[in-house]
This record gives sequence, C-alpha cells and structure tokens, in this order.
Amino acid sequence: MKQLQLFYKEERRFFFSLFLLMLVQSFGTLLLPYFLAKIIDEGILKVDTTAIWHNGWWMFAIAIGTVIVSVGGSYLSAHLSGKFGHFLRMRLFKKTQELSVSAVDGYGTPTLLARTTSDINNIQQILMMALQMILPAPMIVAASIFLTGTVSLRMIWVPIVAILCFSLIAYGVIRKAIPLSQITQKLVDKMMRILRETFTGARVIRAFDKAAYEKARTDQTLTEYAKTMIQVNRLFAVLNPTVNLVMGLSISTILVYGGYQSLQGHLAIGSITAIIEYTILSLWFLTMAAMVIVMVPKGLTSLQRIEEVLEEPIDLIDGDQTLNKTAESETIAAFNQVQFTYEGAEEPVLEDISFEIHRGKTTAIVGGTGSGKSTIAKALLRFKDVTAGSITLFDRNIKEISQAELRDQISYVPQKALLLSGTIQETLRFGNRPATHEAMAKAAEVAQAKSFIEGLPEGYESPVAQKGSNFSGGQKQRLSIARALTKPAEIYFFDDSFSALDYQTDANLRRALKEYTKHAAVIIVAQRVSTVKNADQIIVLDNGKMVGKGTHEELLRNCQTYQEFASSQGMGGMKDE
Ligand SMILES: Nc1ncnc2c1ncn2[C@@H]1O[C@H](COP(=O)(O)OP(=O)(O)OP(=O)(O)O)[C@@H](O)[C@H]1O
Repeated sequence: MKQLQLFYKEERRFFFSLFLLMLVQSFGTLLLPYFLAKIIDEGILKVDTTAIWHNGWWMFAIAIGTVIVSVGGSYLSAHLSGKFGHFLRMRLFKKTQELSVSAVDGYGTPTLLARTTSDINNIQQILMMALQMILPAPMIVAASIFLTGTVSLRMIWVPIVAILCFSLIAYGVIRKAIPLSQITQKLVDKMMRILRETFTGARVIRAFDKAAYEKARTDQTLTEYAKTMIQVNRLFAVLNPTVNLVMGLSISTILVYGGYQSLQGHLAIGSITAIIEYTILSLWFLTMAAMVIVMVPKGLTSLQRIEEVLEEPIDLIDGDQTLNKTAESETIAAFNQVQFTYEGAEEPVLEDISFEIHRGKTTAIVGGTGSGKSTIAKALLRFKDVTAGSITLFDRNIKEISQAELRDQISYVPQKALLLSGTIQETLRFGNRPATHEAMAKAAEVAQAKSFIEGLPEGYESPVAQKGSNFSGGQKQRLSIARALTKPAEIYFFDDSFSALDYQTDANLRRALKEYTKHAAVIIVAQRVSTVKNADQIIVLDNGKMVGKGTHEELLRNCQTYQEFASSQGMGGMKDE
C-alpha cells in the first residue's frame, strides 16, 4: 500500500477532483427519482401539464448533467489508474537496474516479467474499477437511506433491511472468493514460467520428442488455473440471482406496505416510486462494488509483489571515490585473496584467488567445467560482492567507486553470445554510441566479422533478430566480440568466447587482438590449449581454487592439473608446442 500512498500524495488534486465528481454524479443519480415522484404526485395525479413539463425538463437537464459528470469521472479514473501503472513500472524498472545481477537472478525472469506486465495490469484495472464502482457506492447507499427517510420515515426500514441482507450475502461470497483470487495470482506465475520454458525451449522439446510430456505439464497448469477461475465464477454466479431476489422482495414489500401506507394517507403514490428507485439504485451500486471488492485482494497481492521488489534492500552500494588512473599505470586490476559465494550456497565458489592483470598483457584462465572461471568475470564486474578479500582497479577497491565507472573500464564478452534486436551497427555501437564507422569496422575486422557483415546485402544495416537468432553460433560470437571491441576499455574480458570459432579463425582473431588491445589488459577464459598457450600468464582453477599460475611452459613443468588439461588435448609435453 506504500506505493499507493506515495502516488496519492503526488496526485492528490486529481483524487480530490474525482471524489467531487463522484459526489455530484451520485447526487444527480438520486435526484432523478425525486423529480419522478414530483411528476407523478404533482403532475399526473393532479392533471397538471405545467408541473409535468417543469419537472420533466429538470429530469432531462439532470440526466444530461449526470452523464457529463460521469464521463469526467470515468476519464479521471482511467487517467489515475493508467498513471499509477506507469508510476509502478518506472519504479520497478529502476529498481531492477539498481539491484545486483544476483538479486535479479534470485527472482528469476518469469516472475519479474509477470510482475511488470500482468501484476501491474491487474492493479491498473482494479484501481480504475474501484474508483468508479466502490467509491460512489457508500455515497449512494447513505443518500438513498436518507432520502427515503425524508420521504417517509415509516418506509426507511425497507431499504435498510434489503441492503443489510444483500451485504451479508455479499460478505459471505467475498470471504470465499478472496483466497481463491489470491491463488489465481500464484497460478499466473506458474503458467508464465511453464509457457515461457515451452516457447523458448521449443527446439529442445521437439528434438527430444518431448512435446507430449510438455503438453501434459502445460495442460495440468492451465487446468489448475481454469478450475480455480471456475470456482471464483461459480461464487459470483450466486451474487446475481441473490441481488434479483433481494430486489424483487424489496420492491414487493415497498409496493404492498407502501400501498397500505398510501391508502392510510401517509404516503404519496409518487413517493412509492421514488423509494423503489432508491432501493434499486443502492442494490445495484452495492452489487457492482461487491464484484470489484472481490478483485481488490488480487490487486493488493499484485501490489505486494511489486512492493516486495521495490523494498528489496540494495545489495550493492556505489562508492564515491574516483579512479586514479594514468596511461602509465602498469597494473590495471588485482584479485587479492578473493573469496566468492553465491546467494544461498553453502560453499564458496572461489577461494583465495590472487593475481594481477597488466597493461598490454594477456591473462588466460583455464579449468574444468564449474571450476569458477565465469565467476571471476562476475566478481570483477561486481555483479555481486566478494565475500572475502578484495578486487582493486588501479589500486582502488572496486567497492569504493561507482558501478558505472567500474563497468566503463571493462568490455565483456559473455560466454553465451546474447545479442539484442536491432541492426548490426546498433549492436556494435551498444557500448559506444558515438563510435565512428571506421572504429566499428576496425572492431569487426579484428573480431573476424568484417567480411561476413560486408557480404550481407544490407551490410552494417542488416537486421539482428531477438537473441541474434538469424545468425549462426560462430557469427553471433564474432558479433558479440566486435561489440566488445567497439567499446574503448582498460580490460577486455572474453569468457570462453572463442569456442564456436574454427581453429584458423580463432588464431587470426588472437593475432589481430594482440595489436588492437596492446594498450589494455586482456583476460581470456578458454577450453583450448591452443587459445591460451601464448598468454603472458595462465591461471589454472580447480574447484574454485587457484592451483597454478604461470606461462604455458612453466605450468607444463610444475602444475599437474594443467599438464592433464594439456595432455587431454594432445599437448602434454614441451615437444608438442
Ligand atoms: N547464479 C549462481 N548461483 C549459484 N551458483 C552458481 C551460480 N552461477 C554459477 N554457480 C555455481 O558456481 C560454480 C562455478 O560456476 P562458473 O560458471 O563460474 O564455472 P565455469 O568454470 O565458468 O564453468 P563452465 O566452464 O562450465 O562455464 C558452479 O558450481 C556453478 O554451479
């Protein structure tokens, strides 16, 4: 509710105007039965045409005025709910940018997508309905009872009893429907997760011939959701006949008891019509309010899910120091006895890792799968803080500078080449918007991507589909490398980025890279000995620990893990070099 309060504070004027409009609308709605009664009592019964015309014109003017006011009310409700949706979306987006990658990963993509889309849509719709349906209901009910009392105190109990009966039944329905509507929200999350996996994993599912299994899994979730929705709708099915029953009983009671009162001379005939109208209006507004009240917990659950993310403490605080770098600084970054543990994990993934990277030098990182190679990049980019030790950049702890400044110094090629949709030139300029065409073409040339890009009919203007699905694995890797090279940086980090390249392209790329990155430090995570053997230093990881550091020759002499790694690729001895 905190977000709603904040929004209310920002938009107080609009909320107040809406309240006034609703008040006028309710007043206008209730004036119609009042004039109707006058037409009957003063016009029809007294055969006074002037009274009929006079009151008729009033009714007409009030009806038109009420319509105009209610259009204004609808406009304001739509405006406020739309704005609240925007308010939440912007805050949620900003927050997901501020949280660490680990914290965002902790939530997972499906639930964040659901929160940003369906949850906010729910809130928007429910807020709009609440403003239009719930807000006027108490005004109409209170005014109806009051107006009935002014017409006839003897009749006041009829609408009160009718409203109480209906409210009791509606309360019972709402109590049962609220937990069900909360369940549907959780089921929406589950559906999103399964459908997302089904759509994104379509190739794997078909290749493994698992379409039937996936269909069963999806069917089960969809059926679960449908069953809950049917239960909710069944409950609501009770509400309509109930309101009809209460309305029918009230009208007959008003007619019978009101008729009796009229014969006794205590009540005018037109007043009976007015009381019927007041009661019908009250019940109608209460029915509408009840329908919306059931949705309110669903909206509140959605709001809670948004607030959960918004109130998540920011786990990475920016430092306020600036980097003290000079073109002469030789040591660009250093890992000092770094320990790194993922959220919720019992054991650290990296332990006691210490090494330095130098300008103009290449550092290679090798190790078996899961040994912690990619985690080195995550720690350096500060996607999550190290749990012990420190990482320094130009002798400054990376926690002391802003994340933006840190990441400005690093150009990173992730293990999985992830391309965003756009054109090739937009992709390459992703980290350096003002890059000239020459700079971009040079980066593409070093990445061994220039000839295939220029061979495309539209060249650098060729479209890149979502996730780069219109390119082969090797082409995607080269585009991803060219994107990193277009960005000027102090450190270029290639996380197993050469694996989809053939040996010749790999060799050409490394040769071109040496010249291109001579002003910077290069880190290459790789699985091939041929890729790393010329590196200035090689870090060997085994199960998160650094078991070797040195050149290819040194490691072949004194690191057993490296010897095994090299010999598994037919390069076990010095003679193989
Ligand atoms: N987000 C995460 N949460 C929890 N554990 C993780 C996470 N990411 C990686 N790990 C674990 O950390 C360990 C090291 O992972 P990392 O990706 O750094 O290995 P790697 O050496 O790069 O492996 P590969 O060569 O297979 O890419 C693995 O055991 C992995 O399960």
